[in-house]
Amino acid sequence: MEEKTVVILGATGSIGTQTVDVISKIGGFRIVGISFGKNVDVANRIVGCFRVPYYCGDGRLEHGLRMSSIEELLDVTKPDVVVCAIPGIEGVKAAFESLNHTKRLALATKETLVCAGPFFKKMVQERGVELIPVDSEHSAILQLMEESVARIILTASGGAVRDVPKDRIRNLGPREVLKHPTWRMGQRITVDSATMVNKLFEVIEAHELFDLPYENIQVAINPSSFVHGVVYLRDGTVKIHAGIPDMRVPIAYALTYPERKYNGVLPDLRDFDLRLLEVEEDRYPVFHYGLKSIVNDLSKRIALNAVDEVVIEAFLNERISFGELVDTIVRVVDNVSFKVENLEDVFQLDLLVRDMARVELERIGGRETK
Ligand SMILES: NC(=O)C1=CN([C@@H]2O[C@H](COP(=O)(O)OP(=O)(O)OC[C@H]3O[C@@H](n4cnc5c(N)ncnc54)[C@H](OP(=O)(O)O)[C@@H]3O)[C@@H](O)[C@H]2O)C=CC1
Ligand SMILES: CC(=O)[C@@H](O)[C@H](O)COP(=O)(O)O
Ligand SMILES: [Mn+2]
Repeated sequence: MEEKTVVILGATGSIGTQTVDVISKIGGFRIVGISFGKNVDVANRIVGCFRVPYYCGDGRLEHGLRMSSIEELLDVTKPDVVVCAIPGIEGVKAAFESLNHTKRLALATKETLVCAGPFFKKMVQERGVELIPVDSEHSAILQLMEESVARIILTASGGAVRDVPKDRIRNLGPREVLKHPTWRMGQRITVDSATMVNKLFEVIEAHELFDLPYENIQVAINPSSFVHGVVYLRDGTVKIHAGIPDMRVPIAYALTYPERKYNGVLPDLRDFDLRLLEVEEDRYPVFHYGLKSIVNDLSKRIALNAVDEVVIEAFLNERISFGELVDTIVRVVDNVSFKVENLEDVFQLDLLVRDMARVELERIGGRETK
């Protein structure tokens, strides 16, 4: 059987490197292009080991032909599958670009559906692209989905703040917040797990992907991340998708859907952890704020993503505390009022909110006292 060609956008990151690993294990796929940001060492290793002919990134590699942009990379390679795993608004742009050059998009960049869901879905339809989620919970729901769904539960780990006494949370630093209890991921999504902005984004992602009303999407904490998703059917049946937390499983599924080719680890039934715990409002204020105030308003969704990216960078550089990060997100998003009518508006608003976030960071001037 002929191999399918794949381009991995964000190949040097957590999802990107795990995609390379999956492809090396399952066979049937050939990497014809990668994009990366600054990590020349890892990019060199991938291009060298897998004889990747084309790449695009911030630096020249020892092998392969350098393309000047993701657009050129995709145009030259025209791959069967694109795996889009660049975080943030740059990832959103890459996901849109992918739709012009492939028939299957394995989408990790959930920000695409958060910032531009309606525009993106329209273009997916127009281009006839197969959109398969890589996000573990959405991969789980896709596998459980059927006609008579009454509601779903998305599970969360609770992130690094889950077991921290509440009066200590505001003063946590990057080292503590980057200690995710169950997953090893990029820095932005790991901080987003702690604020549960990640889960807020995933609620929007599920709403957009599965056309479910928000009132039918619940969130609960499963501390081990063993349960990935739950679907209630109208006849009372409950379907649970579970397994050890390993992103290579949903990545492989997005590549081979509807088949399964990946040989994963079979969990011991004695390790089953089916606990579903409440998401406390005073531990995760941004999550609850977002559910109440942003999910139905595209401009606020774009705003939250933009300010979140800016404040996370400031937090990781130890310019602001975790408490200030949370406060700034809410303050900036509250002040946004903008009518988003098309895709250009999405990127214009994104820039505007980044400026607002920077002004706010200047105003607060950095860390609150411990
Ligand atoms: N990690 C996970 O388990 C999961 C991640 N996701 C989503 O997948 C996406 C990727 O996450 P993750 O892999 O953790 O992120 P990482 O930070 O680990 O990797 C990001 C990748 O994107 C590249 N990149 C970053 N910024 C830019 C930019 N401005 N231009 C071009 N390339 C860039 C990086 O390049 P370099 O490192 O070379 O600079 C790297 O290859 C996110 O949207 C995240 O929400 C979803 C579910 C699970
Ligand atoms: C692996 C994955 O899909 C992440 O999006 C994960 O959900 C993050 O962990 P949290 O559940 O802590 O947000
Ligand atoms: Mn997820």
